[in-house]
Amino acid sequence: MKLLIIKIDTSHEVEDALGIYAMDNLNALGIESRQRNDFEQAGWLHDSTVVEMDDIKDLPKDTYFYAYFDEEADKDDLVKKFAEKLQELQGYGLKIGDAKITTSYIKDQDWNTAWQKYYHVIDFSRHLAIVPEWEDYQPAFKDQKLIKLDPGLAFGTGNHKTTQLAMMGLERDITKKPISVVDVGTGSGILAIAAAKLGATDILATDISDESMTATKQNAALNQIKNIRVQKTSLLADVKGKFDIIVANILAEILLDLIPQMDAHLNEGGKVIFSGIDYKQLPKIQKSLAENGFKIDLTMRQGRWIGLAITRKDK
Ligand SMILES: C[S@@+](CC[C@H](N)C(=O)[O-])C[C@H]1O[C@@H](n2cnc3c(N)ncnc32)[C@H](O)[C@@H]1O
Repeated sequence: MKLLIIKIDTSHEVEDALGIYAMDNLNALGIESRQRNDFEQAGWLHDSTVVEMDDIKDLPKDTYFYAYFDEEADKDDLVKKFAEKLQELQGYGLKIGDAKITTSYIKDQDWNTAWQKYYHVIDFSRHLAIVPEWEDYQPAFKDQKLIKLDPGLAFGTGNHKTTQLAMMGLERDITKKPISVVDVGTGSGILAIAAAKLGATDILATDISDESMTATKQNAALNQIKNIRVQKTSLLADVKGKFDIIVANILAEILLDLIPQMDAHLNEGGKVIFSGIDYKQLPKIQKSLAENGFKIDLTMRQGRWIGLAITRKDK
């Protein structure tokens, strides 16, 4: 199988928004970015080596954003949609750089290994580190838990700010055992696995994508976790049972559909963690939560992205 690559010469200010748009609206199979800043910092982050920027091939002025699609995807339509999205983001006052869009095709296999060089250990917190399957890592603390991960073609390497906000929420909210969790839109399974590592006892990971189901099963096995079940379904309408925690890192428009389904799937005293909300969408989410009997206990923010810790309103 071949893959269509759309490459955009752009600015880091729009990288996150392009990524979510590509995955959630255009059904991209994968995304990655190459930032000048990463190369400039590489030397002093690791061993103080001075990096000769002139020696680096294909160095972006600021950021190259790449999105990968099935070879059958409509190339011209995708280019048009990305161009429109860039204009929209510029309208919000964000820098979009040269905004030059180019396309090419590569073999699927090449891509699977090519992107691995940009993906490294994330020493996330006192409790968790995310470790790509092909890397070795010694925990920084004796009881730091490792999430071994090969995201494959699913979203969720741990690099994305929205994933990290949701993980912070899980660390905050998993405080007692036994605890059951449903991870809505699990992607690579990263949040389901984080929940298991933090002590959740019964976990359901759901997504609408086949790639996600495959990646989640593989990643659960890689981490020797047996208490994650998977279900291919949209949101919670067809999910059975109630949970102590609902976690969802999905775009705000989709969270708005999830909110009315939550009460029926949340145990007494249950908690909800949201991420993936662009700060401009927050008022809509706040309104819908309030209308559906929920309140926000904690608001977290990373750049444009908002994460929320939510409970039922007091009676
Ligand atoms: C931003 S990714 C999050 C992946 C992972 N949970 C993380 O935090 O890195 C959103 C995921 O939600 C899935 N998704 C989108 N719409 C959905 C829906 N209606 N029901 C369930 N999953 C959905 C996508 O396929 C994608 O895997």
